[in-house]
Amino acid sequence: MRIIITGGGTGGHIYPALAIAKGLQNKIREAEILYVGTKKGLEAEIVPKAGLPFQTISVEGLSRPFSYRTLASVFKACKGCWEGWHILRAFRPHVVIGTGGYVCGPLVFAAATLGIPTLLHEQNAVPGLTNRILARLVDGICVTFEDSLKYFPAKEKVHLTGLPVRQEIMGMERLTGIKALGLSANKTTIVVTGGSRGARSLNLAMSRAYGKLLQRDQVQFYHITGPGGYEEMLSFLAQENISLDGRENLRIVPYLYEMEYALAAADIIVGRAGASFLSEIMLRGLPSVLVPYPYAAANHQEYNARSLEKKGAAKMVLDQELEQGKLFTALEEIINNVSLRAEMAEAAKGMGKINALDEITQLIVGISKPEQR
Ligand SMILES: CC(=O)N[C@H]1[C@@H](OP(=O)(O)OP(=O)(O)OC[C@H]2O[C@@H](n3ccc(=O)[nH]c3=O)[C@H](O)[C@@H]2O)O[C@H](CO)[C@@H](O)[C@@H]1O
Repeated sequence: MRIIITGGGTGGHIYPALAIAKGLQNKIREAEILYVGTKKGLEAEIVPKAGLPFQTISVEGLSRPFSYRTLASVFKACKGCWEGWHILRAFRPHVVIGTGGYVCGPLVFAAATLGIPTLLHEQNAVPGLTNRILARLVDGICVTFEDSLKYFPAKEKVHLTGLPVRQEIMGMERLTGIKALGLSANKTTIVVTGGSRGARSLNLAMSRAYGKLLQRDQVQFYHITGPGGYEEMLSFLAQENISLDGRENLRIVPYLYEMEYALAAADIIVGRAGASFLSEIMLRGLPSVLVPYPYAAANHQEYNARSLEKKGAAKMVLDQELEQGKLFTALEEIINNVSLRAEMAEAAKGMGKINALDEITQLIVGISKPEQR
């Protein structure tokens, strides 16, 4: 069975796609998978590393308000459809799966017009524009949050599956992660991450909090700055007179490809509220302080974070509250109060949807055209 998977731009669209790819490879022995993305998206780095064949089409977001750049992006989308059509003709997939991001638009559109079965996965509580438009054409839509059901009127093709998480994240032992990252097994480990692109305001707020936090003997931090924020983080720390030389309780890295190590090692998370990441910390049962990205489309990260906060799985601090030191206060409370931490961990675990991948792969097999397999 030949399958095209497309989705990209940021890790939040790519990692669910990779989880689905792995799930299909495990379920269907003769599965032949091609990943289609863009040259500029993070997928161009991540997907080849994951060992999947990768091809690209040209596409970018529609620039708004309307200007000559909007016309240029419409032209690019048409070119993307044309390139997508060529890939579809050459690969002849039995099914095309889109996990969001601009790249999905032309490819899923071209597949649907050629009569190839198509399925979308929506990660966020408030769906993105591309998926809302494509929803009319596709054969199935899988959603992560119950809240997003209302945005898709064709109820018969919408399925509340949850978000598929990479297998390696689910099963790893804490000690394996601790050893791989060179951390101490006896300390409370706090992993800080601003999502696949990093978060400047979170880096800045943490650099200001580290002065006090690092005085504690029993905690250690593994801080992922995001690829573009690493150098700046070093200068933030220098401004606070925090040196990394010989320091074992604070590790700063730009990006971690093997996120499973950090999630296994972590006792507490400080992060943004991207849907993929939240699904990962729920499945691992990790208490967290979440700082939603305030400019995400339709403010969806705040809705994502609130859903965990409501259940007692996370504490939420708004980006505009960072200046007031609220992040430090929330984190201190979780570090100090071990029973609160355990309750939060339990609540997070209760929210994880462990069968998401299974349900999605079953749906994919169901909609693919059996006579063509
Ligand atoms: C700014 C913005 O609009 N972000 C969106 C984007 O977030 P983003 O791409 O940041 O996605 P998430 O925060 O949901 O997930 C990040 C993913 O990258 C992985 N990771 C991260 C850092 C690292 O060093 N290594 C690594 O592997 C995480 O394990 C996770 O799988 O897509 C998500 C899913 O559609 C949305 O919910 C987010 O709102």
